[in-house]
Amino acid sequence: MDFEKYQNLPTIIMLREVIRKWWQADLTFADKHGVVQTWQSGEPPLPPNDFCRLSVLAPEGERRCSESLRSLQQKFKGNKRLRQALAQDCHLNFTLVGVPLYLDAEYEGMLFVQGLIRHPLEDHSAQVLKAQLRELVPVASDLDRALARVPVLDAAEMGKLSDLLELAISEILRHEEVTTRREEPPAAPPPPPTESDPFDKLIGRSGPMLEILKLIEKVAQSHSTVLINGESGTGKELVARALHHHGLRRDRPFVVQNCSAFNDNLLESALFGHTRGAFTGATRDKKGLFEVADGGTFFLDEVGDMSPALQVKLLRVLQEGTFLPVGGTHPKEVDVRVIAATHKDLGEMVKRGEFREDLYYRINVIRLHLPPLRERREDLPVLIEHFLRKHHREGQRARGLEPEALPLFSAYHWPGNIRELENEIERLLVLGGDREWLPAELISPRIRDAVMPGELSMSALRATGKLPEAVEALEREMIQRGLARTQHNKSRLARELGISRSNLILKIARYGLDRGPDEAEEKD
Ligand SMILES: Nc1ncnc2c1ncn2[C@@H]1O[C@H](COP(=O)(O)OP(=O)(O)OP(=O)(O)O)[C@@H](O)[C@H]1O
Repeated sequence: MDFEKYQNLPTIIMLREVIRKWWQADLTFADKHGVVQTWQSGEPPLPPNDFCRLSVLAPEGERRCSESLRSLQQKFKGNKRLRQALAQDCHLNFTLVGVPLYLDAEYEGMLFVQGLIRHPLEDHSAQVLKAQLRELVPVASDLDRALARVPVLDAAEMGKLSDLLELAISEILRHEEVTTRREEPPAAPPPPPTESDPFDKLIGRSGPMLEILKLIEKVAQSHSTVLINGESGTGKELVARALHHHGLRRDRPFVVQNCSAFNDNLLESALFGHTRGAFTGATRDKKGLFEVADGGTFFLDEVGDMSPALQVKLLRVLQEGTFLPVGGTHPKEVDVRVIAATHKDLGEMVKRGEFREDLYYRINVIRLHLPPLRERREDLPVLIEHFLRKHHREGQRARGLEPEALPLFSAYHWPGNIRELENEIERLLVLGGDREWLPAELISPRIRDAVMPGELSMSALRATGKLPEAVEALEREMIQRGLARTQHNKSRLARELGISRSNLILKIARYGLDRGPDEAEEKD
């Protein structure tokens, strides 16, 4: 079975990206023997979340993780008719979802995503989970933070994920069918995803954003270290990916590690690896992420949270390209481009003695500042359009926001920046059902309350413009909200609004607020 050929199928590349973006999880393949296959990086995929990463640091954790995978495979092997996605819990009670791959009725392995939870954990379950992890990795700390990052998928999202996995399998089968029919060697693999892929696109037309795009083009080709500064959700990781995909290392790994996710010991071991016997439970040598990233790019997020001891080690990698694994005596060599990011002011930290000055100057070779969304509101319309397209589902009619919605978005201060905007648009698309234009009333109460305290009427947004249009907009708004409030009880709403029922029905039709032919008639 030629896994390499499948991993380069455009749909598989796209699905990997979608799963990573939506749920911060990795689409992975295990062959029929349960061996997890490598992606283009030449390395096994990284465990999906910080919690799993911590767990596999311990040999026992790694063994149990493989055991959980094998157990799902046994279910597929035991029932050849089972072709759809199946979920099961792993040793840490995370959910693992897999779909089997059969070629010519032969079981070839499974595509899977692991490290998910189905409901936000209650206190007790969280305590149990943390205790389980501490049993495996006694030095583990900061577990609350790691736990907060574990992706939670409700039933609807689990369904969506299963659909995507099944789609990936059908894509592989379709590819097999076409290549066998043609009886010719498979086409050359397409290039790896670039920043021009729909799910990896940097959008923006504002002055600051155009400057950043220009700078990315310029610096992508160099090997210099880059420091990206900006609030959470402003696109630091996306910019780092764009630098990597545009640069000379695009065919090599892109590795990400958040420095605030682990305590010092674990971060050191994750970054630099450890040797056998370095600490209790280290029964064999383990590669660190710097080695995994060799030849490629390493995105070190929240670099301002690194301890002084690790800052020294990082400086050595940057200056000499060498490091010592935990417990090691022989330095290892790597060639890695480091892109560091932080929301902190490292210059101020240097002044306070919290960040090494020499390291600061070493990583601050090229600096990119990503301004918060509230300082580049001109980008809102294009970003909204981009996210509407990105999260649009097949068969959905949504074409855009109703005109009243944009002023609310423009007035909001966006503390969560582009991530918050993206989540909001995705939410609107889900709530909008089969509406063509998404109304302002569906916008999250959080945003509406911040912008229109106490539910000010829409007229507040229309201080200028033609009076008849403003009156119409208000009338439409009142009827729309009234219909939602009374669950489409037109007699009651007509009474509340002080107009006749027939007049209300005419206005509903005029504004296109009908629920359609199957609309249930209301009781009074
Ligand atoms: N200019 C942009 N165009 C399109 N999407 C964007 C842009 N900037 C950010 N995004 C999207 O917003 C989300 C957050 O971006 P990203 O993770 O890169 O931010 P970040 O600054 O690294 O956040 P954090 O510091 O919290 O890790 C992602 O889904 C990303 O794709």
